[in-house]
Amino acid sequence: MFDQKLSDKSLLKTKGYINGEWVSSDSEKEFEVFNPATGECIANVADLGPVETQRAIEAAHSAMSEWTKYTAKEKSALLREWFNLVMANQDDLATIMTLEQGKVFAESKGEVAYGASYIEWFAEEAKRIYGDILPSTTQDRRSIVIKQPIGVVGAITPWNFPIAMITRKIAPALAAGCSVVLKPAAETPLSALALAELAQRAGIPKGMINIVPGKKSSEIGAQLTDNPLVKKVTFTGSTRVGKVLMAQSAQTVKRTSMELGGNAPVLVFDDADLDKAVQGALAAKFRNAGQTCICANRILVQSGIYDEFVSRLTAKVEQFVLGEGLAESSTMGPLINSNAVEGVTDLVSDALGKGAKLTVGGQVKEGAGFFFQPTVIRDLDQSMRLAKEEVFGPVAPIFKFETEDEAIAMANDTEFGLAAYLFTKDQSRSWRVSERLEYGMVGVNETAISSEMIPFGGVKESGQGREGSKYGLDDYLEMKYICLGDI
Ligand SMILES: NC(=O)c1ccc[n+]([C@@H]2O[C@H](COP(=O)([O-])OP(=O)(O)OC[C@H]3O[C@@H](n4cnc5c(N)ncnc54)[C@H](O)[C@@H]3O)[C@@H](O)[C@H]2O)c1
Ligand SMILES: O=C[C@H](O)CS(=O)(=O)O
Repeated sequence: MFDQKLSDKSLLKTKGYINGEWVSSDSEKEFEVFNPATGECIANVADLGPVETQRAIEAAHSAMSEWTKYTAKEKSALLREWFNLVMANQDDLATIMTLEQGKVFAESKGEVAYGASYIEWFAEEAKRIYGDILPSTTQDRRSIVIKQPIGVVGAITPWNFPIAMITRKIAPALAAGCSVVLKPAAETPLSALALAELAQRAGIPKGMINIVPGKKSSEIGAQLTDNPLVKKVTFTGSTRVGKVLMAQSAQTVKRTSMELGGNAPVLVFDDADLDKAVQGALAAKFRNAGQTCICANRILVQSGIYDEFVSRLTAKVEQFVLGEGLAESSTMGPLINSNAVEGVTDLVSDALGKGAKLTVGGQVKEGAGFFFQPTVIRDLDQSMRLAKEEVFGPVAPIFKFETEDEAIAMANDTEFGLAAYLFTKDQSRSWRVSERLEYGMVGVNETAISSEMIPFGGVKESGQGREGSKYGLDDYLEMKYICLGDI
């Protein structure tokens, strides 16, 4: 068992976490968790289903009455202690993450700190939930607004950021006063369960956090969307699944927040600082082996610098070292599974079959695990699938444009609207283009745009709502107007 690699072996949890108890599935069934770098099974985890999920929802509902007795300061202190414990166990959490998700250890450590920053941020925001006193229409009335927790939250998260996508939901929910039932991705349940263990150690009361690992995603999800005790569904994942969950949630008019798919363009203009643009595109494209929602999915380069940009990016990409994430020499890990490798291979084949040219990579790495070579493709056109589809892999397609208007039209020609980036030294252009890009987040001469302090989210079919920042609590609060008469 890989717990030999952990300093604290008790962080390796393989049962569900309901009402403060570690539980097996009713059927005693388990599912396998694999190391994507080797294809080997690293753990067997309890395979919970809709019945266990219903029990978790009922426990979450009961726990809220207890949590409302805690003052904002008491909630804040408990969240802060959870943050402290996550950071104190950063290496073990990163080891667990690398083994179940594949990202290189340095990226896993970074994600643990990033995920912890949401807990820290909302420990502080918990003390800043304010109401309003409004002007009254008559002398004998007073109009006030108070903010109250929306209620039990159903949360479903993806495998690509097994800690940060979870704390980005649970931390604001707890700060707002809501309890949570979370279904993590079946590929990466161990990180979620370790987080729950540390939350329990921090003193967060039983029933406030419930983790339901299971392979029966649609059945667990249906319980979360259909059960009237659940007042909000928050989802991070593909747009396809997000639409299913929004439709299911409509039956009980649940509030939803959706962090969905992306198709981020990077616009590089002739006047850009080329080294900064190459470095920014490299980081945005190849972080987590290209498996992030805000990855540079299309790189659009103005014709005057196109060949030089391709040459410089190719030289950087040739330096990646593919390998198992715990190996110090590795700078890029595998994709999550064989389906992901197949999907990336198909996208590359489509482009090459229609006339695009490889400058580096383009092949599956032979041997164990699910590795795809870091790849750069040039001379693409809009007929190719890479112009429209989210790659979710280490492939950098570089398109050419002539004018600013053409670049903006290409960038906006997608149903997605999560993140976009542009590189130019022209301040007027940076304003003009940022305002015309149909995206929730825009990086100007910068692609490392994420933090706990910014409103993360998209428009169009990339989702609704924002996570993090001073806006992040809104998705977990209801506003109540109280009219005080007979004053
Ligand atoms: N916007 C963001 O912040 C963000 C962050 C990370 C990933 N993503 C997106 O997620 C996608 C990749 O992640 P993925 O492959 O895990 O996505 P996915 O939609 O396949 O799965 C996400 C989660 O939903 C669950 N799920 C799948 N079908 C379900 C159903 N019918 N009912 C209930 N739950 C169901 C999965 O088990 C998993 O836990 C990409 O499109 C990526 O852009 C977006
Ligand atoms: O994959 C989606 C993540 O939200 C990206 S980030 O780590 O928040 O930038």
